[in-house]
Amino acid sequence: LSIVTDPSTVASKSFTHVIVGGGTAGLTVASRLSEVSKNKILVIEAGPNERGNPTIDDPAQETNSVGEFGWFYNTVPQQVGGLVQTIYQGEVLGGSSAINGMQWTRGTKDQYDAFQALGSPGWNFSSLLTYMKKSEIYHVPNAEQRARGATSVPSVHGTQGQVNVGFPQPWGAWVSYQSHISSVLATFPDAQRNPDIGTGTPNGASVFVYSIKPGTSETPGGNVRSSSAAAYIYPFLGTSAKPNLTILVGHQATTIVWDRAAGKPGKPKAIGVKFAATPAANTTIGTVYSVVVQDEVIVSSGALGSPRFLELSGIGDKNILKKAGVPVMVDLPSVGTNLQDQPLTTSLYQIKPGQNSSVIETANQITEGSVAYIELNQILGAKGPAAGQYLLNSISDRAQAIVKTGGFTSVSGLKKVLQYQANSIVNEKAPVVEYSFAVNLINGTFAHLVWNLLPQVRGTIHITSSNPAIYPALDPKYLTTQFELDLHGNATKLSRTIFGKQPLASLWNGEIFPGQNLSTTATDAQWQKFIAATYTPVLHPVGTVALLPQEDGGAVDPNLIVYGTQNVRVVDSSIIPIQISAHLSATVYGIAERAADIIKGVIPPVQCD
Ligand SMILES: Cc1cc2nc3c(=O)[nH]c(=O)nc-3n(C[C@H](O)[C@H](O)[C@H](O)COP(=O)(O)OP(=O)(O)OC[C@H]3O[C@@H](n4cnc5c(N)ncnc54)[C@H](O)[C@@H]3O)c2cc1C
Repeated sequence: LSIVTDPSTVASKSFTHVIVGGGTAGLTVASRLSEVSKNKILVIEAGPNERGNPTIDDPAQETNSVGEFGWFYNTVPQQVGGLVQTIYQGEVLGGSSAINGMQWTRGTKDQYDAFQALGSPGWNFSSLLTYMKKSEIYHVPNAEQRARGATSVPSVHGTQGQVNVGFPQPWGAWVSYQSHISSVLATFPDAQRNPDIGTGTPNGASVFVYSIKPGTSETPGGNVRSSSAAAYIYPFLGTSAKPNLTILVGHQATTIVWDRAAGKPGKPKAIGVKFAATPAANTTIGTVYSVVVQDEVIVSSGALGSPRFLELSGIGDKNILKKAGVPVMVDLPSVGTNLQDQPLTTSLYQIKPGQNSSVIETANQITEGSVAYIELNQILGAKGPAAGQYLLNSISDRAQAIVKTGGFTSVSGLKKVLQYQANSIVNEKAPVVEYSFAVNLINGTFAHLVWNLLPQVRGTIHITSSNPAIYPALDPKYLTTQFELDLHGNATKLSRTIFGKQPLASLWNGEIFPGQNLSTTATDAQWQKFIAATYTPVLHPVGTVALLPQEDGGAVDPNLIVYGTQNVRVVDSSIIPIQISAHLSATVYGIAERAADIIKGVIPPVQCD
């Protein structure tokens, strides 16, 4: 296993598999494919290798890592609020798993079953749970952690995998986290304390478990982030393991090299990948190198990076490609559509001074510590059933409106998706709002991060130039339906109710935000105006190269092969067809583990032709 920075070490050489992006999914796939000795794998990663950098390893430094190692994807000015928003994504070995909040959660069973129900055999909760477990080294909470509120259902976790998952040790501020959970349950009387948010039923309130290696007597410094690099790559560095795996860092793959004539007629074959030193944003690229691909290209550049790379390589809507000056290889208009990120509003409260480390801690702190996953009727109360009926009854109108804006390519396909999603929300009680509670995210405060989990709109990301250094045009269309504004307005208002309930109420002594912006008698319209002016992205984009049948608006088949190509696969968060009620990394690892077994032939391919 080698990690190299000099392009000449790999240029013009031949590899069985070239993986574009050494992030969460890319390194998982790379590590697993390298278990087959006849494979010769190259990963091309745009960001640097930051092994041992405390900004990444120390969970307390999470917010710094985002600023230092992030792609900054700016949106077009958003229709709601008028602002340009920035969606950060990891640009470093390990990708977003190296800069994320480390919260380790899973969606509802029904949301994973959607993959199969919407036309992709083999992708369901049961099969994904097997692979989510395969990725984990789960540390069952010890007596001290249990005393501080940690609970778990060990049967839904794996212990033989690669990613360390556990509760912090040391672990401060647990009184605050438990108080938050109690106040959530006092606000929503039919919500439950959830013993483990990874069972397929995340509903209710719980403390977070994290992708960290908890501190032990051997690591007295405390908790260490377990990124995909730390989990799947670094343990093998400096050993004789995985001699067939090379990782080139600091280089951006620019395009696929194609052979139209090779192999199956009408389906171009990828025979190489071009790359260059990662350029500064919106400049130009320098010397371009290439490598030869024998078997396949695996695109794992993330939900914003993968559609961008595919379009630069000539896979996408022919009109968009022509306008950007990119020769069309495969006219596949679904690439870069179906984007779903979530909008977030933060409330802030001043912690009463003089508290000890069970309430507020400054060292070893992972700030977000407890979470609530709340259902539609719990947020909307008496207005819930009508809102549910609206979702179920407006499917055709909504599908047509979204397709008109370019957010999806097939009205009939989107109707199936929206039908599934509405049923999931109304009848299967999928959580629609997350409350994530943080201590000291901003010094001396409690922060409540409130977000809509399941967008009803679909956004877009498309290139505007053939220059790989130019960022694409990005439009997530946050909150552009009245349903979502109502939901988010109510959810944010209820954040204040939660903080007003005991025991949390006695731990703070001033509401900083919304504070004076909104009186206790503020109307729904005033709340909505407030969130429109203050929301920010959650940074959980999915769906831009969706796992769906092609005629229904999909871009990859059940083997994750891009439609119309012979040997280009996408493995990462972009294939998730519908947003889930969860943070994404645990799911992305499961997808990548399963994809690796498909590529290895352990799972027989689904016949698609
Ligand atoms: C700040 C932040 C906080 C988050 N918090 C949480 C959390 O607490 N819990 C959770 O579960 N999820 C969280 N997420 C989401 C989760 O981490 C991501 O959804 C997930 O890691 C995405 O995995 P991926 O493999 O799709 O993409 P990534 O992990 O982003 O990997 C893509 C990789 O491809 C590289 N790349 C892109 N284009 C190219 C190119 N052309 N050539 C070469 N390399 C390229 C990138 O540099 C990157 O390394 C967070 C995300 C962010 C950004």
